[in-house]
Amino acid sequence: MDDERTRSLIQFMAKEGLEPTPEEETKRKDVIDQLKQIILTWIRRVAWQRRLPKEQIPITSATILVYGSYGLGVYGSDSDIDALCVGPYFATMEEDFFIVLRNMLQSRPEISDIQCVNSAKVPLMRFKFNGISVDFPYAQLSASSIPDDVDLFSPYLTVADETSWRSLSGVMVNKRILQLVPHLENFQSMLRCIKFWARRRGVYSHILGFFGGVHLAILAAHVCQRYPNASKSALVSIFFENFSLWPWPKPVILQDSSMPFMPPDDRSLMPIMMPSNKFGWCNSNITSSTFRKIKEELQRGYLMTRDNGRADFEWSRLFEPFPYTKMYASFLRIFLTAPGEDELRDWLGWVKSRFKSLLLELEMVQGYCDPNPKEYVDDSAPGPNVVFYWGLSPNGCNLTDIVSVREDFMETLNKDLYTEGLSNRCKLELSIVESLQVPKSLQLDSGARKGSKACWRISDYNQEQKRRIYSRHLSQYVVGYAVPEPDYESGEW
Ligand SMILES: Nc1ncnc2c1ncn2[C@@H]1O[C@H](COP(=O)(O)OP(=O)(O)OP(=O)(O)O)[C@@H](O)[C@H]1O
Ligand SMILES: [Mg+2]
Ligand SMILES: [Mg+2]
Repeated sequence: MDDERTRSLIQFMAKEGLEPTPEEETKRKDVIDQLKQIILTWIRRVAWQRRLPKEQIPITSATILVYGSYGLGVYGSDSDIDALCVGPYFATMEEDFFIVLRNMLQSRPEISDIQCVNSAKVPLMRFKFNGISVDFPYAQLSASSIPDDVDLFSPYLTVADETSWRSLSGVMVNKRILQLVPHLENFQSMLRCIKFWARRRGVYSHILGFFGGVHLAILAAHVCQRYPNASKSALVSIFFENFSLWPWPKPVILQDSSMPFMPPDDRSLMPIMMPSNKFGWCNSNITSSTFRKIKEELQRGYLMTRDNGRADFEWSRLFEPFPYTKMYASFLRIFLTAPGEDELRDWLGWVKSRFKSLLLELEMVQGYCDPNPKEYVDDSAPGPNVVFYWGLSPNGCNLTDIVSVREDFMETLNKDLYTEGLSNRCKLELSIVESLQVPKSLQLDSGARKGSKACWRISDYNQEQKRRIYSRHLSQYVVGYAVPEPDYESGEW
């Protein structure tokens, strides 16, 4: 029976295209290879500018280390590439990475939509390389040259600063997970399934208080560690059993001898600890509503998979899209619009980074809210737009509540001086719609645009605010241009 279920699971995964095709793999590998070339040119340019001895310039190097779902080998067609740029002691983040390298990347035809998230806990650049999203943080080591096989676990590794440590943590956590799981292929296959399930059921979005990739990777690794001999299908069933019966807020901690004792995380409803020493707890935006939805979905998964002998079992039922319009009579419609696509992307990034406060407010007003992470486009509305539909509890808010919820949320959005300009040009409307009023063109399980992540984007319309940045080391040398940054904290980590 177990073999049969595993066979049908593998068939199902193939049918849904959960494994990348060889072309997709090659495309991503090319991105990494080309990025490596770019950063080699960059680091030599910086070495020259820093007046390093002539003979040292050709032998200095920087490298790229992949992590996230790409590093774990579980990426799907809509996953980004998470690539950490690791540079030597003389290449700084503020000047050489965010200005010199950004300008170099900007001049490449393959690269578009460059965004800088400078003030997040893990500062990063984000861009599209041949259409694939790349998250690109930076870590500075004390070495003069960084080989491709740099050993991040070496006791001799010295890191320039705390931010570099945080940036390295993603790679180290990934590497540790890969070391800790007993059967890599089974882990990867199970994690792909769980991520697909979470996306389909509307519980995959770190920013909206659901799971992010790292949370699911650790939960999957936890199951794999305890059941090293379980089949692929059994691992999926055990995942649901284990975590629907889990006595939250008991923390999920991998068996890892290098892990120090950590005081319990009493801030999160679902504490999940990262492996490897010193990285602590996974960040989470979970709220009481999203906690409830996650638990309900885990319970559903458990009920559907627990009976191994059920003849009428079909994997497709487990992965059915969450039927929002059947589940909720009314929705909060969040309508965002901007004069152009570029501004819409910035506006969307900014609003999304503040979504948690909207969610908390709605919970206060009406108890429960299910923030569907999908983004829709209303073709009948004029201008570029993005629409969200969040499920509301039956005794939902009335119109007056919505007016005050909007006012409070706009105040949150306007807290930053720089974005005030943005919110003058862009619009946000909140309204309550009945499920029957949801237009046909916006049927809730189709027509969604691919989710984009919250970020701040430096785009062409603020070119006029650019200022020259001179090198700290050669005062006459312009290293590039920068634009003013909002007081932005990425909602991601
Ligand atoms: N909340 C978080 N807490 C700690 N680390 C995080 C968090 N979110 C992201 N990271 C780090 O960034 C990496 C990449 O995150 P990302 O959001 O791209 O997810 P992912 O696992 O790559 O899944 P996806 O396929 O959706 O891209 C994670 O593997 C983790 O190292
Ligand atoms: Mg990723
Ligand atoms: Mg990412």
